[in-house]
Amino acid sequence: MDILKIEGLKKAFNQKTVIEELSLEVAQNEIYGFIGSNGAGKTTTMKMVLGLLKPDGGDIYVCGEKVRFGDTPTNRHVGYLPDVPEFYTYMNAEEYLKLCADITKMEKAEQRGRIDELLNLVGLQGEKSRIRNYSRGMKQRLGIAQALIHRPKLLICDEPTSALDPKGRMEILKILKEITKETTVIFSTHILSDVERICDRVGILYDRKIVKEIDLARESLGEKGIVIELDREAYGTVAPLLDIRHAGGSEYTIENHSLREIYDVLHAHGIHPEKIVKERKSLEDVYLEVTT
Ligand SMILES: Nc1ncnc2c1ncn2[C@@H]1O[C@H](COP(=O)(O)OP(=O)(O)OP(=O)(O)O)[C@@H](O)[C@H]1O
Repeated sequence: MDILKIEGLKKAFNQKTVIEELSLEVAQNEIYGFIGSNGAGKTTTMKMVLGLLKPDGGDIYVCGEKVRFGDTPTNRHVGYLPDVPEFYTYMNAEEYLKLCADITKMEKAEQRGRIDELLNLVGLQGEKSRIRNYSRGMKQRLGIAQALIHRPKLLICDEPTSALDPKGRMEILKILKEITKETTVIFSTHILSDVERICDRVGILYDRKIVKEIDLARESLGEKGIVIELDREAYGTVAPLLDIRHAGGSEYTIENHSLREIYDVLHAHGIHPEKIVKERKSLEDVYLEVTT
């Protein structure tokens, strides 16, 4: 069963359509990257999944149950991490998670074990300082622990790594990857390298709908061209014969020619490049192709 299913979603604000015919499915234990530029409608979509915004059309199902605006029993299956989570900053992590456990009406007997488990997961075990003294990365990790307190089947993260330095980002990505044994994750971002690092599938939101979905585990993104390192003289020789462009430094990219054709030209002119490799497309290349 799909943990999240969205069918033909529509949303407009003041007659401006932001989402139109958006459909996607996220299967159990997947990490789904939801990518799109600023203002593409990622947060709007997530708020509709959480039942916090009323769609103008379409249906959303979480664990097979229909999401209804303003009446949100489906949220018992969902954990949510906003881009900048808010806390009672005079508390420490343990006190804060205890408060969250109380709010979810977790049995006292279960609380101790669950809080320890989550503090370990997010690397905040034994951290006694007040949340107000936390770095952004620590706050984001505590945000994940808070979102997972009730063992949700689906974790929705809105740009969880956008405000973090590379180390903080890696820590969050590692945690997200780890929790997919128990939890399905959908996260929005415009940091495409984060998506490439941990996602199973990715959906590109553009022009109000998902314009491309990629199964990163199974599909190759394709080849971009052939990268070759040449000195200026060699470049001068091959430039009139091959479709070649400068890539930076002494590297050039050749498109529209097979490796065989390139070798023939190089051989005919006695050119022996230091490097010649097939270059794969990055997610950024594909993203730019489908959004411009
Ligand atoms: N309550 C609202 N009233 C009017 N317009 C809104 C409202 N909420 C969002 N919008 C508009 O809807 C569009 C999509 O916004 P949204 O915040 O969903 O984009 P996003 O993809 O999450 O962007 P970002 O990456 O910048 O967070 C934007 O043009 C935004 O201005």
